[in-house]
Amino acid sequence: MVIAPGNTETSAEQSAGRRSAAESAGVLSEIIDGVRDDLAVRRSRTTEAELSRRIADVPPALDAHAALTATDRIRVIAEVKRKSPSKGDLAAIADPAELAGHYRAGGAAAVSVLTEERRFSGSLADFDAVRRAVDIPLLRKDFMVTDYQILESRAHGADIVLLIVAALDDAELRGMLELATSLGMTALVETHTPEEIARAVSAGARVIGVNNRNLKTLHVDPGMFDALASSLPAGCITVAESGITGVADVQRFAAAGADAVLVGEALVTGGAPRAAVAEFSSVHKTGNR
Ligand SMILES: O=P(O)(O)OC[C@@H](O)[C@@H](O)c1c[nH]c2ccccc12
Repeated sequence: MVIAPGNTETSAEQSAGRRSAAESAGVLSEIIDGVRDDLAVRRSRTTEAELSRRIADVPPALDAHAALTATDRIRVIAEVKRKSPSKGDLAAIADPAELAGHYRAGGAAAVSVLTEERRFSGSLADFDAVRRAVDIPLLRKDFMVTDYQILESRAHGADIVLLIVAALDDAELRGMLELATSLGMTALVETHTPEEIARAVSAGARVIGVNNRNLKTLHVDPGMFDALASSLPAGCITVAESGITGVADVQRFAAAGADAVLVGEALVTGGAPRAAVAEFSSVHKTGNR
């Protein structure tokens, strides 16, 4: 068979494209490899049938939609975060429940608890401790790749789960979103590009986060939420995530139309989590998307 030069070039370009896509999947795919290994261990200990039995015994999920839209102020999702792949150790957090109590006292709409163990030093035990301590919506923050984790989240009393569009194909995204919704939970669907927003919307997302941090490279672009705000459909709840260092950032996201912000580092390293949550939660929603 004779291959026309044009075709050869195209296939070379395609394979280069595949290589660079695989390379740029970088940190995210490494984290997910570890998540899958840890998941296999938990699965061998607790069956899905057992999770379903536990789900029947936990109180129903709290209404996160209501919590995220309750006022004309920006709502804060305050995160329990010890460590991250981009920043290393952030804070020891000996008592996650106590920290969550400060967040609640400061007026947080919800608390996010990282449960990924290898890179973030989180755990489901942290999640359980926070669940026992606070009565506001809790987000289980992890890298969700199977339905098992959605069931597991509800069995531990989660009200919100994070679904990262970049980590899922369309069928997985839709299936996990539907499962979370059927269990009464809210899915926070995380995006980083206009294409991911379109995929989130077509999967049925109603709460959409824009992560200012690219999870493949860990680079933070504080302008990302603003740049993507016009792609976020009216009627969905919008969350600006990551890289918020102070109230000026919250004001900027509010002006760009965010309903809520998701903040970790600034709260765990700032020394005054309650006051910081209160300050951020006082910002008026000034934007109209
Ligand atoms: O610590 P920061 O920069 O305030 O970021 C918090 C939160 O947005 C970040 O932890 C995060 C957003 N999406 C994620 C997905 C997985 C792990 C972590 C995250």
